[in-house]
Amino acid sequence: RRKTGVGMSSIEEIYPISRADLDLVRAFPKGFLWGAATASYQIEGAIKEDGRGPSIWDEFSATPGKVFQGHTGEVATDHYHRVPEDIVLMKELGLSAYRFSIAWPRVLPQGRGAINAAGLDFYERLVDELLAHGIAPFVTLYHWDLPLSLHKVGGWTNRDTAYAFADYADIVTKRLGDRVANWITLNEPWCSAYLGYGCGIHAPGIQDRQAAFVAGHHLLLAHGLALPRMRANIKSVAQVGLSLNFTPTYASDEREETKRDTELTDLFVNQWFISPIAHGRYPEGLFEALEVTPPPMQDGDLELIGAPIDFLGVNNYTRDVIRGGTIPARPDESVKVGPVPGACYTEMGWEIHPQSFNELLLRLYHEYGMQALYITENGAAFKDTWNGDGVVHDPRRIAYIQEYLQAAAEAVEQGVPLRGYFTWSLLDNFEWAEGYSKRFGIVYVDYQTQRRIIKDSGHWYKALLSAHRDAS
Ligand SMILES: OC[C@@H]1[C@@H](O)[C@H](O)[C@@H](O)c2[nH]c(CCc3ccccc3)c[n+]21
Repeated sequence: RRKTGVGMSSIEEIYPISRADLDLVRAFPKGFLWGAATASYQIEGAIKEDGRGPSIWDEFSATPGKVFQGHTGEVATDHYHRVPEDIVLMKELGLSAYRFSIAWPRVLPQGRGAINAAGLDFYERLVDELLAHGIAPFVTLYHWDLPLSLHKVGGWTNRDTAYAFADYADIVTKRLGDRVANWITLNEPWCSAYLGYGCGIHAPGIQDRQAAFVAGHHLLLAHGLALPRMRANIKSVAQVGLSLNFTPTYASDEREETKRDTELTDLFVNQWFISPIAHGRYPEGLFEALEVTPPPMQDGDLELIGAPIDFLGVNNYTRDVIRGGTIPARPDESVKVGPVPGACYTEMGWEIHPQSFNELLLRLYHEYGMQALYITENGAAFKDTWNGDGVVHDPRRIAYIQEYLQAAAEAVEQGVPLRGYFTWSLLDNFEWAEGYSKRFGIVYVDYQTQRRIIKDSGHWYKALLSAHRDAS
């Protein structure tokens, strides 16, 4: 469309959104938080700077064969040296909140003991800069970068690590509890436990199902031990939660064995962590289905773990369609079918299925009684290409977010207490075992120059957030 006048933005720049998008944002209440999410190891770089200690991901990504083409988080998006410009970018996008994680090894290089002042100072400056720009910090305390020294004495399979985490949470909330009102203890303990200790595709790369359940229990215990310590240091209006990943499971046919395998997979993928958090107990049949023995627990553990949280962070991207075998498949080896006729997939091979997102939100509200939910991660990787100027066309990411927000809007209309949405991710970044080969950002990163280029989805998101502000 033509320019609207000299020096003015074009209509398209102001409103690259549709009439349907305008109706979409009206479904979300006034005060609904719109954000983007990142994580320390995926964006910071500077892994040896200012006293940061090594993490299990430093060691794992440097181990040949573990990460795509040997990529590491050594530089990542160099965010450690680019905080002011990246916050200007968040402001430009109109974010009302920003979810990021604190690297435990920056604060406590040995995981416990001596505090690295430069590490805490970095996060204090980051928080103050966000607040100065009117952006609410959502701080994740643990997004997988465990201090290597704790791994050397068992990592999450060692119960002491849970106590070390509570001490770390105490230190951070003592310093930032007066300014940060939204805290997430753990990001996706399922991934830390199962991908790290069960199948070993993530750090520390251990393949031992029994260890995965012991680690899972200590991660939950870490959350439970940290809660009261954090509450003592933060303001009464502040809120604490954790982010869990969910992949809704669907039966591919009506056979009994398919229904059985689908239910067992749901136990393993979706109920393992939310059940102790919401109901103070592990889901019935979980350990038997995985052929593991219950992890060692002490009296009081499940009460600590099941203590009330102020919100649940929901990370969802896709669903799994399951086909049953004649004998029960162990749920970590259940048969996932694909491609589903007529379905669309992202670069991760994840089916785009907003309906399952809607059903997940309803389930978390009705079955687990969550009184407040934030979508702390949702987004998509597509083959984004940049032609060297200021433009990156990513129509499929816009469509993905539109469809998932539509599903979220329906959940809000159905009474789900959804308080905010963080798209994954603000920036293209280090995508764990996939390295830099997968781009999730609404902002493109040219890793040769570290230049940031707002993608079409970023311009669209900005217009959507602006329309929501106008409509509220
Ligand atoms: O893969 C995209 C993002 C990661 O970059 C985040 O660090 C992490 O929190 C995160 N979790 C998920 C979903 C969890 C999942 C694990 C395994 C298989 C499918 C989904 C997707 N993501």
